[in-house]
Amino acid sequence: MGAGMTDDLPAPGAPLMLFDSLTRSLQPFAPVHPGEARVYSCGPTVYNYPHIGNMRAYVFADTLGRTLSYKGYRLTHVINITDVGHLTDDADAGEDKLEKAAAEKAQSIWDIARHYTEAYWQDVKALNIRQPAHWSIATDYVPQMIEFAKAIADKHCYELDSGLYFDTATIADYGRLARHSTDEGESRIDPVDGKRHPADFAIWRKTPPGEKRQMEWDSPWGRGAPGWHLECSVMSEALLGFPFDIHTGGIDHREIHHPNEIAQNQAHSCSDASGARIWMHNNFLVERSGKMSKSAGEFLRLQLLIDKGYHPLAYRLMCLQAHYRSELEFSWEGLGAAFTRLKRLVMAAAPVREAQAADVSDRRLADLLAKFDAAISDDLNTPIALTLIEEAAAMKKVDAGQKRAALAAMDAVLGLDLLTLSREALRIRPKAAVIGEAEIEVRLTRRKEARAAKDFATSDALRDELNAAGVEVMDGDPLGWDWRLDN
Ligand SMILES: Nc1ncnc2c1ncn2[C@@H]1O[C@H](COP(=O)(O)OP(=O)(O)OP(=O)(O)O)[C@@H](O)[C@H]1O
Ligand SMILES: [Zn+2]
Repeated sequence: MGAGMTDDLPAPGAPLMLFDSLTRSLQPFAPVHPGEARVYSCGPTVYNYPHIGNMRAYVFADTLGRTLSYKGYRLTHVINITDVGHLTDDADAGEDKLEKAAAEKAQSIWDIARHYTEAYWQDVKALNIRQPAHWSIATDYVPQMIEFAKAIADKHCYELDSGLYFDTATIADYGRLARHSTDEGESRIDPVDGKRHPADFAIWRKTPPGEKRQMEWDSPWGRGAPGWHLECSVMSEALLGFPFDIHTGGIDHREIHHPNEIAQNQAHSCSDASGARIWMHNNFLVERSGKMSKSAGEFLRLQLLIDKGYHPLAYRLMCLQAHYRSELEFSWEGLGAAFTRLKRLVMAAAPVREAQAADVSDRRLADLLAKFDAAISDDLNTPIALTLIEEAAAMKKVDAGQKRAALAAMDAVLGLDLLTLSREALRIRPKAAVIGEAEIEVRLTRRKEARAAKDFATSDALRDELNAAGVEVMDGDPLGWDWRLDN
C-alpha cells in the first residue's frame, strides 16, 4: 500500500469510492474475489488511427488500474481489440468499419487491423499506460462467441434473413444503464427489416447471399460475423468470469453498447446480474467544434502533438487535470500549459531522483500522502492529486529519501514518470525544426562568452541567428530551460 509508512501515522486506507453508471451513484469498491481487482475496458476498433480523445479513455482506465494496484489489489486488466463486427453506426446500421476501411484502401483487412493495432499500442506506450494482463483480440474468440450465442439463442433470440437478433423484450429491465425510460433513445436507432423492437440488435450477422466478406465464419445461423456487443460479453467472461469487478468505456458506450452487453450477460447467466459490479464511463475530449471523432474525418493523433514538440506525457497530464467524468476541451494553449506543469514537476523532483528511498516519517510528507490517498479514493480525483504531488515535489528541508519515496508512491498512480524523465527527453525537437541540438548548444556557448566579454553585438547576432532557425533563447528562464523551439 503506497510508500512505507511508520506505525504511528495513519495508513493510506481511505475506502475507494467509484462512480457507478448503473446506479448513478458512488459505490465503495468491494472486490468479488478478496484481494483482487478484475477490470475490463472496451478497446479500440482498429480501422483507423486512434485520436487523442480515444486515448483519454485509456488514460482513465490506466489511472483506475494504477489506483487499484496502489490500494493493494492484485489487478487483472483486459483491454480488447475490436477487429470485426463494429458497424459504422453503434446500433445495427451501416457497414463493418474494418471491411469498409479495407475496401477503401484496397488492402487486406488483417493487414489493416495489424497496422492500426500497432499504432494504438505505440500511443499506449508513449502515454505510459501500463500493459494489461491481456489484449484480447476479437477474432481469436469467434468459437466462444458462437457457443455463447447458442446458449442464449432459444430463449432470447430470433433469426431474420440478415442474422440472429437479440430480443430485448426478453430482459425485463433492458436499458437500465442508459435509462431509456422513453423511446427517445431508441428512436435514433435505424430500423432493420423485421426487427421486433427498434432496440433489438444483431448477435450474428449473416453475409448477404452472393457476397463474400474478408472476415467470415460458419455458424448455426449461416456464414457471417459476430456482432460487436457479443464480443465484449464473451471476452470479458472468458478472461475474467462473471461477475467481475469493473467494466469501463467512453460515455457513448453507456447508451447502446453496454446496455446490450448487460442484456446478453443477464441472458447468459439467467439472472439480473449485469456481469460487472461497477460500470464506469469517462467523459469526452471535445474540441470547440464538438466531440473529437474519427468518423468526422480530421482528428488529432498523439503523433501530431509529438511532431509539434510536445511530450506525450504532457497530454497525459492534461487528461489528469480534469476529472474523468467531466468533459475536457482540447486546446493547444491548454496542452502548452500542461507541458510547462510537467516540466516544473520533473525539475522539482530532479534533486531527489538519485536518493535512496526511505520510510516516510516526516509528518508533512505523511500528511500529503494521506491527502493524496483521500483524493484518489474519492472517485479518482486526479486534479487534486496533481496539486498534492506538486506540493510534495516543492517541499523544502525534507529528507531526500523520504521525499523520493512519497513522490514515487504518488507517481505510481499518476504515471507521469517524474523520477525517470530526463530534461533532454522533455525537449522534443519538432519535426519541422531545421537545427540540431548540438548546433544550438555551440551557438549558445559562444553567445555566453560574448556576453561575458560584453560583446553585445555578437551576442545579439547569435540570438537573431538562432531565432531565424526557429529557436527562442530564454534568458533568465525560471526553469533554467535556456532555449526552446518555436512551434
Ligand atoms: N472524444 C472522445 N473522448 C473520450 N473518449 C472517446 C472519445 N471518442 C471515443 N472515445 C472512447 O474511445 C474508446 C475507443 O473507441 P473506438 O476505437 O471504438 O472509437 P470510435 O467509436 O470508432 O471512434 P469515433 O467515435 O471517434 O469515431 C471508447 O471507449 C470510446 O468510448
Ligand atoms: Zn466493448
